[in-house]
Formats: sequence, C-alpha cells, structure tokens
Amino acid sequence: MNENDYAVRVRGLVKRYPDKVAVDGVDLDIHRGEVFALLGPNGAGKTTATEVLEGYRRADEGEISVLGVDPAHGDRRWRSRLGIVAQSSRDEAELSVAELVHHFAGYYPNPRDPDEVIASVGLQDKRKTRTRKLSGGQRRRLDVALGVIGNPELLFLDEPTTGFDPEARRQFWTLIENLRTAGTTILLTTHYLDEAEHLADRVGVIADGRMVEVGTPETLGGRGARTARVSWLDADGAHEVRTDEPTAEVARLMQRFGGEVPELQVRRPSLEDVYLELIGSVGTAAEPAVEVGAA
Ligand SMILES: Nc1ncnc2c1ncn2[C@@H]1O[C@H](COP(=O)(O)OP(=O)(O)OP(=O)(O)O)[C@@H](O)[C@H]1O
Repeated sequence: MNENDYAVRVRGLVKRYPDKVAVDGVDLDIHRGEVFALLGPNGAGKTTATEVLEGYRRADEGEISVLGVDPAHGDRRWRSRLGIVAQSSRDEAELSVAELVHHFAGYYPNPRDPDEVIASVGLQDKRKTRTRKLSGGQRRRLDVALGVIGNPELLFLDEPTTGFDPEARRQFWTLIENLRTAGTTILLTTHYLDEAEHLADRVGVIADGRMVEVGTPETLGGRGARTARVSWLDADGAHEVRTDEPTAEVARLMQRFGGEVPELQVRRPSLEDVYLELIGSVGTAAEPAVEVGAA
C-alpha cells in the first residue's frame, strides 16, 4: 500500500487535558473506502481522538495524516472534503429542515442533492418542519443529513444513531452502506456492538486512551477461533457443551435423537463478549469451560 491508499494515518497520537491524558499513544490506519468503527467505554478517548483528526483539537504529540494533510494545517478546501456528525448538534431552530439542508449545501463545492439527502435520512415528511420541532431522533437524522450533504470523501460519525428507533437505525445503516458503496471512507464511533458488526470492515477498541486491539468484527480478540457452545434440550432438561468441533457434536446429537435435535443452538462468543473481555469487564465468554448437564 502507498500513502494514497490511506484516508487516515496516525502514529503515536497523544492528547492531554490539564488533569487527564485522554489519548495516550494511539496508532491508527484507515484505508480509503473502509468503514472503521471505534469502540470503547465512556471517557476512553474516542471523541478526543476524532476531534484531533477533524482538526478541532491539536495533538500534543504524534504524526497525523488525514486525506494526506496534517489536520493542524488543514485549510478550507481540505475541510470541505470531510463530513462531520458530532455528538452535539447545531442549533438553527427557526429554519425548516429543507432550508437548513439547502443552506449547508451552499458551503460545499460539490454538494449532494439536498432533496435526495433529506429522503435518504427519512425526513421527507418533515421538509417544512422547523428544526426546533423535531424529536431527538429526527434531529439526529438531520445531523447525519448535514454531515453527508457536502459529498465527503471521509465521514466522521460520532455516535450517530443515539436516539434512533429501530426502524430509523436500519434506514441509517442502509444509508451508510450506500455511502460505502459510493466509495466514502467512514470513521464511526458507537456504543452499539450490533451496529459495528453490521457496518464496519474493521473495528478498533480503545480503552483509557490506548488502542487495545484492531481487527475485523469476525476475528477481533480471536473470536473466529474461539470454542463454540452447543446447546439442546432433552427429557432431562437443558444441556450445553463447549467444543472446538461443533459440527461433530451436532452430528453426534442428530444420531442420538434420530433426526431433529430439540432447541439446538450453536454459538460462538458475540462481538459484545469479546469487547467486554478486551476492555477488562467481567462475566464474559472467557469463563472456564463448564458442561451444564451430561450428554
Ligand atoms: N474539554 C475537555 N477538558 C478536559 N477533559 C476532557 C475534555 N474532553 C474530554 N475530557 C476527558 O478526556 C477523557 C476522554 O474523553 P472523550 O470525550 O474523548 O471520551 P469518549 O471515548 O468519546 O467518551 P464517550 O463514549 O462518553 O463519548 C475523559 O476522561 C474526559 O473526561
């Protein structure tokens, strides 16, 4: 890969606040066209790191390149290539949705069609509604619309679906998939593990200012290679075994039951199990193997 294959390259990023090292030596590569999800508990340093990449905060240490530019020296043209959906929204309460989106389109050299963008976030019925009358979830959708209106090469989404109902979240996922198909690079921070799993090519787990691990949602924390749990029901009740050969276990059960195995399930650790383990929480898939009931 050469430098142009990366939307973001970070080496040794440190950001200190007066009483806190918020980001403590983070390395990060995001490839062009990739959806990268940053996961981590409250206060881990995700927003601070993102704000440095966006050029809103200066790093204390580190080498940072965003679309080939050091954000500390990013000019207006560079900024117009970014889309930003921050955690707190802007306040232009007296404008309607359509007015605001059209207004923002005017800031960019190559904007997307405002009406298409409004429809893509599911706000077409609210085009004429003043923004102060939107619900929290609708306001958040408007934030997303304003983040993508400039047709960004790199889109930052900081907890974009907080407050969305399940249908709106699905609709948002489709929007992100379409942007990805169109070649947009996306850095997403989220607390929803299912969202990261659904959308991200790779995830990075950050805790206490440090990058703990980077991997695909399928393989993070050795997830793909982990022991599976096979569970079923028989006359004695529920049973579960942990095994590295779940297929053989299922074949054995099928033979024993002469066909259909009641309540059969095969599970591997979820992304949430692995995530909680990585950030040092308790009660995860790493518990010692236990056989619940004999087969
Ligand atoms: N402006 C600030 N001044 C001082 N300390 C700050 C400031 N902003 C953040 N911090 C501290 O830096 C640390 C990292 O905060 P940050 O907002 O980057 O975390 P986060 O991972 O985005 O958290 P969340 O998931 O809650 O959004 C926290 O301890 C926070 O209290």
